[in-house]
Amino acid sequence: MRSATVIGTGAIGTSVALALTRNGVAVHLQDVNSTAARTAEAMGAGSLQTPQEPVDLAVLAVPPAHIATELARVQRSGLAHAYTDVASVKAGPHRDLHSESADAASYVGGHPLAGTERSGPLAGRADLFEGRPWVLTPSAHTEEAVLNRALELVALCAATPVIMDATSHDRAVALTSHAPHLVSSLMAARLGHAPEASIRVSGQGLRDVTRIAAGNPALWQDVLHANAEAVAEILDAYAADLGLVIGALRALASADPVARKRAADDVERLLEQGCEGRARIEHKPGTSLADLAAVTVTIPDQPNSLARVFAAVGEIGVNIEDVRIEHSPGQGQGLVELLVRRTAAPELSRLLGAGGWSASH
Ligand SMILES: NC(=O)c1ccc[n+]([C@@H]2O[C@H](COP(=O)([O-])OP(=O)(O)OC[C@H]3O[C@@H](n4cnc5c(N)ncnc54)[C@H](O)[C@@H]3O)[C@@H](O)[C@H]2O)c1
Ligand SMILES: O=C(O)C(=O)C[C@]1(C(=O)O)C=C[C@@H](O)C=C1
Repeated sequence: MRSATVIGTGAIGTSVALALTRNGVAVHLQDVNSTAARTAEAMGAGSLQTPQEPVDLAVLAVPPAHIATELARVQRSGLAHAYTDVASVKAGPHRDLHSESADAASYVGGHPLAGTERSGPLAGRADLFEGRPWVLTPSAHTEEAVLNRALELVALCAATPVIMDATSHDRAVALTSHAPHLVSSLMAARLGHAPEASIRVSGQGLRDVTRIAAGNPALWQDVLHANAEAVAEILDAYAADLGLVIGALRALASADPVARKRAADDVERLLEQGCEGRARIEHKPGTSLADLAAVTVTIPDQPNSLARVFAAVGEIGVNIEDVRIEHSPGQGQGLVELLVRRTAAPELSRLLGAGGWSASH
């Protein structure tokens, strides 16, 4: 791919543009918000100049409800040879192609399963999609060359392509993305009127559970509107489990030992099912959470501490599969949780300890 235009230079569009630019593609940027477009340009994501000839690929990174209209508009102007998008829902935009008289042959739907709760170009990162699934939803009309061009985009962003039909995609992400967003929002909403004394004793667990609740409400409203039925189905099942666990928690205080035992079993089963479900989210091909163990290192709040601990792990020769940091500004020290292969954890912990770090696993 030699040239591309990204339409919508928010968090995702700017990330795509940065990844393509880094790979030597000449990227052109468009946004209805000129500040967003200028910011993306200043970040090195591409140029605001109109391309002189059709680009190889146009990537629409605007909210889902605008995809079909924007697609028809840019197709009419002959902007590109091939078109794709990154919207979080696929069946709606596919359906709207017809009413907007968009050309289905030169378009393939797309959705990278990577993102951020932040909006706008400043949240863009060239490495956002690395190692993440990127769904492509070719229709019966999509030309092979167009699908191939989108596959090239996925490869340049270092993501992993997954081909699905639009409806199966929407059903799948109802479970893996859209319902989780609402669950996070529901929990975060409990905090709105909570006493300050309770908020003050929040740790990393609450931050993990509520991070995505900070996402742009307008964008999520659009996404949920387009996938409402499938999300409602997941939440129906969730509500049934929730009812069960609430009943069990109340029964734990019951005077009846049989009811107490049954309730304890119900709670235990649910917690175990949670661990099993969580273990199914693979970190990278061939590595599930069950294969990983955490080594926790205390780091002082001093310049270069994180870099030094990473360098120490590198010298020991252990690969860090994932990392979590628990730290608040003003705290004298932080905790870094290094997720490494389970088999490597004891030795890593020992060697870090020998090197002067306070480490445990
Ligand atoms: N945020 C995520 O985590 C995430 C992840 C994967 C995919 N997506 C999808 O990516 C798309 C963009 O999301 P985002 O998070 O980057 O949002 P964002 O709010 O950061 O950016 C959207 C940008 O689109 C621009 N825009 C809106 N309408 C436009 C139009 N008609 N023409 C040109 N520009 C227009 C806005 O001005 C804004 O700059 C959405 O379809 C979303 O569903 C989001
Ligand atoms: O990591 C996040 O912030 C996200 O919410 C990203 C996330 C998700 O994983 O659910 C959200 C919506 C997108 O369509 C794709 C990815």
